Amino acid sequence: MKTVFSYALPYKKFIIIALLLMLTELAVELLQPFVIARIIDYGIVGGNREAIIAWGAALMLFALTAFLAGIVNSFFAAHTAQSFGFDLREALYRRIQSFSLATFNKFPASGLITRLTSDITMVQNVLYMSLRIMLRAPLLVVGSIIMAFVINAELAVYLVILFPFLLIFLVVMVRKGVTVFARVQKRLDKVNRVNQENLQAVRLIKAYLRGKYESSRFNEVAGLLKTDTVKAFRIMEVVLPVLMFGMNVSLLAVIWIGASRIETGGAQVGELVAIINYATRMTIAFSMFAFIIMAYARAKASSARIKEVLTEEDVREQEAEGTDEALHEGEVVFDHVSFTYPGTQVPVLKDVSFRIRPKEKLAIMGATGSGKSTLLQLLPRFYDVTDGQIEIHGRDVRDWSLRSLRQTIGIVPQQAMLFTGTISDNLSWGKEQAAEPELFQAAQKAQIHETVERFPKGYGTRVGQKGVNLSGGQKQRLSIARALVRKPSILILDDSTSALDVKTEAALWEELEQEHATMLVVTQKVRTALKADRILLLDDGEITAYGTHEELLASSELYRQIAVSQQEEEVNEYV
Ligand SMILES: Nc1ncnc2c1ncn2[C@@H]1O[C@H](COP(=O)(O)OP(=O)(O)OP(=O)(O)O)[C@@H](O)[C@H]1O
Repeated sequence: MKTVFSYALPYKKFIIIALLLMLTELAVELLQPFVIARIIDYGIVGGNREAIIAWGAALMLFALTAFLAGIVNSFFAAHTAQSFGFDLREALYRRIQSFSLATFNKFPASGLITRLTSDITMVQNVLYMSLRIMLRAPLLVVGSIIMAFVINAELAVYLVILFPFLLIFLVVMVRKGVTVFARVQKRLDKVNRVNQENLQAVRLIKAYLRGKYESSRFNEVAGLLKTDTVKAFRIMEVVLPVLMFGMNVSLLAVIWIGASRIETGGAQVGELVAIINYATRMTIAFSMFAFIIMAYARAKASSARIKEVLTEEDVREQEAEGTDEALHEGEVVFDHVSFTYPGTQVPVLKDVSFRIRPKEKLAIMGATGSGKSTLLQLLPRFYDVTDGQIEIHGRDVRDWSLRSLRQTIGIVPQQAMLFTGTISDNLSWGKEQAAEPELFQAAQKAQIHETVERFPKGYGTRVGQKGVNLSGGQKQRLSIARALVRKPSILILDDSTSALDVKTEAALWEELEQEHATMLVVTQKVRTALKADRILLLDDGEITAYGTHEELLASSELYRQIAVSQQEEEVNEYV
């Protein structure tokens, strides 16, 4: 598996150019004090005008070179870092999209959002800094030491005397930083999660007057984020003063010893000035360290989090495998199917067996939590059965490619979900090449065409995030129309007509009865189940009754009770 930074490899040419330019900048920077020493010792102290002009010109040329190299380096560094971030974000997004639901459920959505945004930004920034300053700072330190030794080895020794201690100190701080910043990113996940929940449930919060409670819940997680971030920054804040102190002590020693050596002829003024200059540059490089360590610690934590998703062993990698052909006949067979959700112990479906012939309609009823939605989710293989098998068109669903399996199934989920865009966009979402008449026809069948036509912009009407400007029933009907546009061989409706009035629902069923699709319909209403060829009654994951309405009335006490109670309710409505 690729590491996170291997996504930068396609830009290795740019990286090499940026690094070469950075080295140019570095070389110039290291040569400058050397040249200044020459100007002082040969030019000023030695009274040589030509030397001053010649070395002065060299100094100007170096400055110009450093300036140009810096600008071009910035350009390549920015281009590389941004392209790397884009590629990594795309790879991560594709990876998340390819997850099976079981794998998807392992990561909280807020954690995935943080990875796609803040975590990627962190590693992107670190790549940029690596190409600009991250390598330059340590190289500047090493280069300055070498140059100081070249100029005057005796004075240079005093410059590096505290070095081992400073290095050990740095390593300890980086380690601490990585741990604390990993925690900061986790806290950020939590803040995002609470934020997301609050924004989604804003109406509920207002209706239940829970604003204060939710604010305090948010404050609590935001407070923890603040505490850990402060802790992380505190670690980093110690780094700079300690490094500066160490460097200043060394500098003082150099000046002290240097002054006495000049008196005894052991050193020249220019040499001392150059070494002081190198020491100053080293101090600046060290001050960059604090910044770099912080970025590195955060990026390390972030890249581990990104890698966690990129290397996640998905249970369904074999996407492309299996027979890839159109499944026209929607015969469905459940053969002794049992199912337990991954990571749980209790089976949700137990030994479920039934057969639906092509074009037949099956209504699934049962108390809440009895496993109706779960049963439907096994068909498109959102999850795989734990025991037994499900066959479509005479073949185990696991032997079809996911593509052909899912293309043949139209799903209308329990909660209607619309995307930001026009009504047309939403209808053609499952079949991009659908022509307008196909959309109209599907909308007519779903009993929403006339409503849409009455909107001033008709099918061009924009629906907001999650379609907030539509009623629940309108959203449900658009959701049904979206599934119908695909002309599926198998149509799954998961309690998707609950918000419709009796008349509209009846008209919808008349249309659906004409559809050449095998249908599995979860419903709570006997009135709806009556339209099906057969009814399946689930109780705690087991089939307790299966047959036509009349058969169930005769054979199932539970079904009879449901039918009688609903009949009474409907009669009472009119009393
Ligand atoms: N992702 C999941 N992980 C673990 N358990 C789950 C998951 N989804 C549902 N369950 C459990 O499986 C059982 C059946 O849930 P399911 O949603 O299939 O019921 P249902 O009959 O469709 O209910 P409802 O009519 O309320 O929608 C419930 O006990 C539920 O807690």
